[in-house]
Amino acid sequence: MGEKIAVFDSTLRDGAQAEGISFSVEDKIKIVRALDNLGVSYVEAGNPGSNPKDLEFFTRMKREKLKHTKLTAFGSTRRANTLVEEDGNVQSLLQAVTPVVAIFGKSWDFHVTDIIKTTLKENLLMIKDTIAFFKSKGKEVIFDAEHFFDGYKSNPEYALATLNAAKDGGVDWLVLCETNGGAFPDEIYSITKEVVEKLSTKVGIHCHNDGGMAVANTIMAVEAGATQVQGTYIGFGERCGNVNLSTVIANLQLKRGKQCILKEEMVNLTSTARLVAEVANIAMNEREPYIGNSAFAHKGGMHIDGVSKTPRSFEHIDPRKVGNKRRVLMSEVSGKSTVLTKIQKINPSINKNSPETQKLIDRLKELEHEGYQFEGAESTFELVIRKHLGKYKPFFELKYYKIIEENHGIGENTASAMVKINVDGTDEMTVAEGAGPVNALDKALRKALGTFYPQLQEVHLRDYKVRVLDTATATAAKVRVLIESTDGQNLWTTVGVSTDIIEASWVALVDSIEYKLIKDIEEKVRAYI
Ligand SMILES: CC(=O)SCCNC(=O)CCNC(=O)[C@H](O)C(C)(C)COP(=O)(O)OP(=O)(O)OC[C@H]1O[C@@H](n2cnc3c(N)ncnc32)[C@H](O)[C@@H]1OP(=O)(O)O
Ligand SMILES: CC(=O)C(=O)O
Repeated sequence: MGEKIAVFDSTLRDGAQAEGISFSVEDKIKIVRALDNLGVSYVEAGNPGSNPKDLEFFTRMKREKLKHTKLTAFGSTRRANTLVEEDGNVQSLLQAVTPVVAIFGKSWDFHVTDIIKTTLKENLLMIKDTIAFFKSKGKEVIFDAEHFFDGYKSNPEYALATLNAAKDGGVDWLVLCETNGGAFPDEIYSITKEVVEKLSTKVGIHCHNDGGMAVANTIMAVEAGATQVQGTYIGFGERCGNVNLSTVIANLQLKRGKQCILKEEMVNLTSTARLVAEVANIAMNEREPYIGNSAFAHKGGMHIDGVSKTPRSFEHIDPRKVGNKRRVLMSEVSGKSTVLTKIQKINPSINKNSPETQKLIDRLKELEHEGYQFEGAESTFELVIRKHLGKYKPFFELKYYKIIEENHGIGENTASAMVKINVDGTDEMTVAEGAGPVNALDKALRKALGTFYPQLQEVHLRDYKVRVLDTATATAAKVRVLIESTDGQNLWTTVGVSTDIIEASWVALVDSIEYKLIKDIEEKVRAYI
């Protein structure tokens, strides 16, 4: 392994400054544990001077033993014209009892005079005093030089003086922050290089993504000598976000030979991203490099033909290295090779010239003509193949379902669903209420099946999309329902088509459940072998 790069994850601090994000104490603990498992060096998990929740989190964490990660509390320098010992923020940071503190301070002269409204000299003292205070308490101290690059461009002597003030206070790391996110990689490279050459202290980089340059900027800082990379795991943060650490880690470790996380944990890069998104309750950007669901999804027939012959023809890395997987998308632009990759997963002896391949292509086209679209619903297509090849056995038999919708005329609608199924000769009937008919149906079906297949409790719907296919026939139009499901680890999509939206949803729901149960059986068989 090459040079060690300390990964500093701020999902729980800068990430919590993103629009739409709010973590509970439990959420924070889950994310810290996941990042610790990966071997992330520092997790900046909150700002104890900001709110009581963060303080409570740090109190809970006193009992937690981390294997690889140093828990870090974040806060500002002391306020102007106060004693460091009497500063409320400094006191809160002490109460957090973390081995590491990250202290941010101003390094752009204009911010000193116009935002915190003090003198340039007092700001230098604020930085030095605060850092010296935490060093005297035995902490590892990181100085986040806020707006360092803008500050350097406006007044290089003063920006460097703020770093020297931190150094005089005994700081362990100088982190150069690209706070407004508008800088270019060449600027980042030359300024970081200058700092690395002038100061003997270890240097880190903290980039925001306002110009879409955060990954390039972070990599250039590392090329210039930075050995700590700050960011958030899947890139959410203030405004357009922070640098996406999952991209940075993969680029540095797989392409540049640096050691960012534990070598054996690289295969968990993707599942950790899913976990962070789940806990943060956001839909992940599926086009994200390395970890997105589309990162290794091939659609053009020629691309699919290429990867099926030699994967490196259209893939920059083997997706398994980051725990992701190749996906082959079915569509009108696919050929036999496309369908074959799917078929061979179920029956490897079938080839391009086998009659089953042609029959399945014909079936694909027939279903597409009926309104199905498999590009985003490979799981349903896998079930079509299984049914066609005789590799399918239903997990239950539907006796009936009934749905009752109530409209109370005051903007309040409720729905209840009754489902009766039979599994291996045993009937089960359940009733559930939901926010709408599909929600009620989903709940009732899961409840009924839960008796026989408890693992379905892990599954929930992540997305539900309806598309009207033939608008000319108005309310008699066909609809296509796409359901995206997850068990917290994997993501799969199923599709149903009908003139009845409930029926289309039912078909997609049943496929989702059957697909999960098939995958569980396959997993067990693999473990047994
Ligand atoms: C670049 C960054 O991301 S830095 C981190 C930014 N993160 C956050 O702001 C989230 C957490 N913040 C908070 O919870 C609140 O802002 C608090 C509790 C910290 C402060 O709240 P308040 O005291 O009500 O102040 P408010 O938020 O309105 O204004 C910020 C204050 O901090 C001061 N301040 C800003 N940066 C610094 C700094 N580097 N050093 C010292 N003081 C600073 C400002 O001058 C302002 O003080 P003033 O009210 O005396 O003018
Ligand atoms: C410290 C920090 O979050 C920033 O400068 O962007």
